[in-house]
Amino acid sequence: MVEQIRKNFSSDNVVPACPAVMSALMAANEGAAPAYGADAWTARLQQVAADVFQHAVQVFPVTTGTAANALALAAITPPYGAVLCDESAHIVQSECGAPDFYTGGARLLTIPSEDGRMDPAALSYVLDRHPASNVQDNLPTTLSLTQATEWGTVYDPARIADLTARARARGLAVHLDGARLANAIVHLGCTPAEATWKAGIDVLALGATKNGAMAAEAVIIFDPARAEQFARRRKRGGHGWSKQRFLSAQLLACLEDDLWLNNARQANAMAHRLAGGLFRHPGARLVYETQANEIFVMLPDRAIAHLRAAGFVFRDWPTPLGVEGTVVRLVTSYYTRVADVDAFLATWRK
Ligand SMILES: Cc1ncc(COP(=O)(O)O)c(C=O)c1O
Ligand SMILES: C[C@@H](O)[C@H](N)C(=O)O
Repeated sequence: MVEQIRKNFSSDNVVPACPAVMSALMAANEGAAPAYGADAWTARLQQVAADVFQHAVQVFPVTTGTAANALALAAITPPYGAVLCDESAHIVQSECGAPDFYTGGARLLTIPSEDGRMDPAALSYVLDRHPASNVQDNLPTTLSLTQATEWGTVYDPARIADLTARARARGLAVHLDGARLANAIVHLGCTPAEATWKAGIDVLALGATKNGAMAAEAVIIFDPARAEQFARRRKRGGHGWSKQRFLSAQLLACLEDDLWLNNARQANAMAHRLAGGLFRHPGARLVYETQANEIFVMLPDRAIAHLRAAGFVFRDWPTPLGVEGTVVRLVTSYYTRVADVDAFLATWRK
């Protein structure tokens, strides 16, 4: 079984929870604790998150990234609203309409991009064509960005600040899908504050599951006005855990002592090693620069078949417009070792 997981590059969703998280869960499993978020771990999580992000925050643990995104969007988007997002956004492509459902029918208005990173000029172009005065149209109320993006690219904070400034100038609130935010922060070498509220983010869906947690994500709200009734919204959506201490214990393990950033550092380093090895092979063509822990690469069909016959697991990926050939996605994680990357590359070279 261990041998198989070491060959699985399909997603950071497939790896085990890291030992520190499992230890934190066992430590939290002692005795009784108040339910529904009134426990000591959830209380401490508020302060730890405020320290990490250097800002007063309200933290609402949930167990899936889809729930975090959909509930966060519902908190800032009315049913008649529109969420402007990249055409590749997870909230559009992989959440089965949860954002539409939880917002009560708001429209996800997609904007094309070359690499998953929204162009500020494109945002302004779309905003100009959906004026607030047109009551026959959904009202643009929300900008949603993903950092790191679904194509494994990373916005620099200046680009995010430009996007959020244009959005806020039109009265939009800003959501960040941070399923792989730690990977972006490590790549940028910036602080969590610079990657979020200082760049104009109002509500963050912070991912931990892909980065070492068993099942824990957090909606982190920087603007208290947008936190009103969120606990009720979460409960109504069926995501209010009775034994919330077990979610908060995972998030505390990740945020305390920079485990989340150290895990992301390992994931990114392994992705860079793998991308570097692939770059040196004439048959491989990297579709995007590898900036986080996901690699999108075009490989010859023969090589793909050879790797899979050797037991390596990875996903074919929808080929970007204008790109000919077969694109695959390779994902590394905190669990990926140098030996795993080198085994992939050695097999590839045969
Ligand atoms: C960019 C992004 N956002 C959100 C999620 C959360 O999805 P899930 O509901 O599967 O936890 C994922 C899942 O891997 C993702 O890749
Ligand atoms: C849905 C799938 O894309 C998942 N979010 C992943 O990154 O593996």
